[in-house]
Amino acid sequence: MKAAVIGAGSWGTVLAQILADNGREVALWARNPEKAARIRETRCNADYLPDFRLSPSIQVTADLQEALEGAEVLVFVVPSKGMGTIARQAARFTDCRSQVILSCTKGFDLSTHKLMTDILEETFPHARAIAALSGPNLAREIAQKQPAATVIACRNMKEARFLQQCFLTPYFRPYTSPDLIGVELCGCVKNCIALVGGMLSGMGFGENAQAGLITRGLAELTRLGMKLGAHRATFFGLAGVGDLIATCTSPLSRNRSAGYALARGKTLEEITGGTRMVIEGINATPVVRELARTHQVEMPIIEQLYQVLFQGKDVKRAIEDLMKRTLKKE
Ligand SMILES: NC(=O)C1=CN([C@@H]2O[C@H](COP(=O)(O)OP(=O)(O)OC[C@H]3O[C@@H](n4cnc5c(N)ncnc54)[C@H](O)[C@@H]3O)[C@@H](O)[C@H]2O)C=CC1
Ligand SMILES: O=C(CO)COP(=O)(O)O
Repeated sequence: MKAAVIGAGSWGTVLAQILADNGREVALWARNPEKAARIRETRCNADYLPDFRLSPSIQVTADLQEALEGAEVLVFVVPSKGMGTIARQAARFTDCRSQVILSCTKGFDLSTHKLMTDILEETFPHARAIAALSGPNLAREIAQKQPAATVIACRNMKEARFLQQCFLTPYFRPYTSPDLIGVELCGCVKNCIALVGGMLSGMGFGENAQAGLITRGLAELTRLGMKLGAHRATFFGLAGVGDLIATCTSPLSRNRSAGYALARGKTLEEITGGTRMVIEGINATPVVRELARTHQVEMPIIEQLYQVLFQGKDVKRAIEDLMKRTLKKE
């Protein structure tokens, strides 16, 4: 079985290696031909993972048609803002009738605010199955083959189990779930909460503040998810609380680091301009806020985050405002 990994950032590169370690034939597609050639020759994606070597068996190409040729599993892992465009490009070469499509991206479509699997479902209406992978999966740790677990969600559980087998390695343990919406929503919203985690840390606050944020962030995420038809249990699993803990507390998280820098006085433009890496929580925040308003879900942390990111509110004041809210029972 061949898998095509579409997107050669940190996570795509590591996912390609996981599939290769599982014994699959793998093609890794990079948008930029020079970058693809460099990775192919050096077996190293120096921009993102300088200390990590890719197996010689992984085919690295900037030719999408070549990457997709003969692939049974298509793994989309481009930043959310590029998903629609790249998926439509891929659809020129295959209708995916006999293929399973997996999104490993954590974010919403910028223009429609839809989830990634909704975009993929629209682009590939005849696909064998559409699935999402999400969990506490910091790419750099997994690149070192440190143990990690994840969730693969698909409405068709037979296909979820098929993907579970494809990604299983001694260091990477996938669980299955039928809750596609819940698993994807967790991946989107935890990035926003992690921005706040970074802000708390940047303000010099300790573990009590962090634990309070993770717990109340989980409450907000769960409330929204329940309104959108997700399963409650998903939020208390790897994709929910698991990824909240990893992303809010790890200095490897780009979202957390961005929040930290904001609290230390950097502007959003300085932060995004200073990295080639994607910080998904920034674009996700207005979408989550809008979803909360549409579905009348109280999400005070998201509201304060929005005001800091897009209305120039001071981080210190935002935290004070959260602490002063009307008292209530847990
Ligand atoms: N890095 C990680 O630890 C994890 C990342 N993810 C998710 O995976 C997705 C991809 O993230 P990373 O691999 O970390 O990205 P990255 O920040 O390491 O690299 C981004 C890659 O996407 C390419 N790119 C940028 N804009 C693009 C566009 N419009 N169309 C196509 N390609 C574009 C860049 O050239 C680069 O190769 C994100 O949604 C992220 O949240 C999920 C789990 C773990
Ligand atoms: O999703 C991730 C870990 O599960 C990666 O988080 P960042 O995008 O914040 O680095």
